[in-house]
Amino acid sequence: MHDPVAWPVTVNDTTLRDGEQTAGVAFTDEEKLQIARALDDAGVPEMEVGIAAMGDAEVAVIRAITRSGLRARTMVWARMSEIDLRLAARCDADLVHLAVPVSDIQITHKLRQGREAVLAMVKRCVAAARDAGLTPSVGLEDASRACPDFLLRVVETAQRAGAVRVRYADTLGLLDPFTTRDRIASLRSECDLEIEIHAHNDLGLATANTLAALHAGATHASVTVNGLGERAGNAPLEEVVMALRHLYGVETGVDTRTLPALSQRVAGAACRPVAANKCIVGEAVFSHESGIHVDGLLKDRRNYETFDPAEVGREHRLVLGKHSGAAGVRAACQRLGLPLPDEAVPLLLERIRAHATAIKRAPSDDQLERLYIGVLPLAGLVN
Ligand SMILES: CC(=O)SCCNC(=O)CCNC(=O)[C@H](O)C(C)(C)COP(=O)(O)OP(=O)(O)OC[C@H]1O[C@@H](n2cnc3c(N)ncnc32)[C@H](O)[C@@H]1OP(=O)(O)O
Ligand SMILES: O=C(O)CCC(=O)C(=O)O
Repeated sequence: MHDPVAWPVTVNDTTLRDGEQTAGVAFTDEEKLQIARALDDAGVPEMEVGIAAMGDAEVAVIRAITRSGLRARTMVWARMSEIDLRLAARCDADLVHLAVPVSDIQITHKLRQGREAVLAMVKRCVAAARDAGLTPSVGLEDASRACPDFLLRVVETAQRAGAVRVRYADTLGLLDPFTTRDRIASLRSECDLEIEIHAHNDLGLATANTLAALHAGATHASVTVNGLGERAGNAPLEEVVMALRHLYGVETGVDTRTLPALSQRVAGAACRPVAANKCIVGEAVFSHESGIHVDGLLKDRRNYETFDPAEVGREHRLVLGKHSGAAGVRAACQRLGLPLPDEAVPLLLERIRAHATAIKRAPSDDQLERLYIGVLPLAGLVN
């Protein structure tokens, strides 16, 4: 185990906000409620449940979630504006998250404002949230492309105005873990607020960057089920939770046995099937075919086990195919009660390889039995 992350880590699941922003994804109200309940049942401690500025219908479903007696803390997303703040205030969420671009590119070319205007917005809106009795968190959109000195000024302004948290967003997924670690360590040394890392996966580094940020002192991590989210998505809940446990011995409170069901629920509601090889929750990630691996697993599971699949309510599956070896074939025949003399093993293996190459799947039990019956006469074992 490497250096432990020395402080409590809170995962903030944003499947219902950034996850739903995935192009083409739209949850019904009932699906949003069910996902919120399932996340809560799984022990997810915090969730970002929606965007109040989308209007009355969204405010209504956000309120239905925040008033449904969840154990999890809830967060509602808003732009850094009084109008959004008023709508967010109607949502009864535990945290109101006020987000503002902090990179010059976005300040100039999206907001069409200047840095001073951003600082003024933060001061005004965060203070207004406080005055309204809300608990404000501040989103630093595009933080990874921001001028570090200006970023700090925004953070200081947010802290002085009463924010409890800043969210460092790698909006375009441009960071690597080394830079993330440096950036968050520097922020950590300059402010006392909670720091949430919000990593996107455009270069496939969202989980790595999230872990690097937690190493460097971030207290919260934005995650989504299956990594759903804008473009290539966010850091997947299942990856961050399992990596924290297995790399650093850090528990997040999430019951990891619920992860596959959560994954299926979100994949179904999002109409985004999970790839078979998606780590932790993919259908095939505990299946083994290669002869050397199967032999090793049969001798002692620790030979080829990253973690016990039972942790996520699953088990190893041994399948036969083009890469099988004798141990795997013997085990499969034994499981089916088919006595397999040594001289028949190479013949059966040959048939299995040909079969798997032709149909590009493992043989079913029936198919294996037929292949088995076919080789016995060749091995001189039946007439
Ligand atoms: C990086 C992120 O994920 S940020 C979250 C993004 N999520 C979404 O956009 C999903 C939900 N969005 C929506 O429903 C709509 O875009 C709404 C309701 C928020 C706004 O809708 P509209 O008023 O029709 O504006 P539209 O979407 O065309 O443009 C966004 C406006 O917000 C402004 N804006 C964008 N981000 C921010 C911000 N963080 N703070 C303040 N203003 C902002 C833009 O400059 C633009 O303003 P302009 O029209 O004066 O130029
Ligand atoms: O809330 C924020 O500030 C982050 C918004 C976001 O989703 C992003 O920047 O990728």
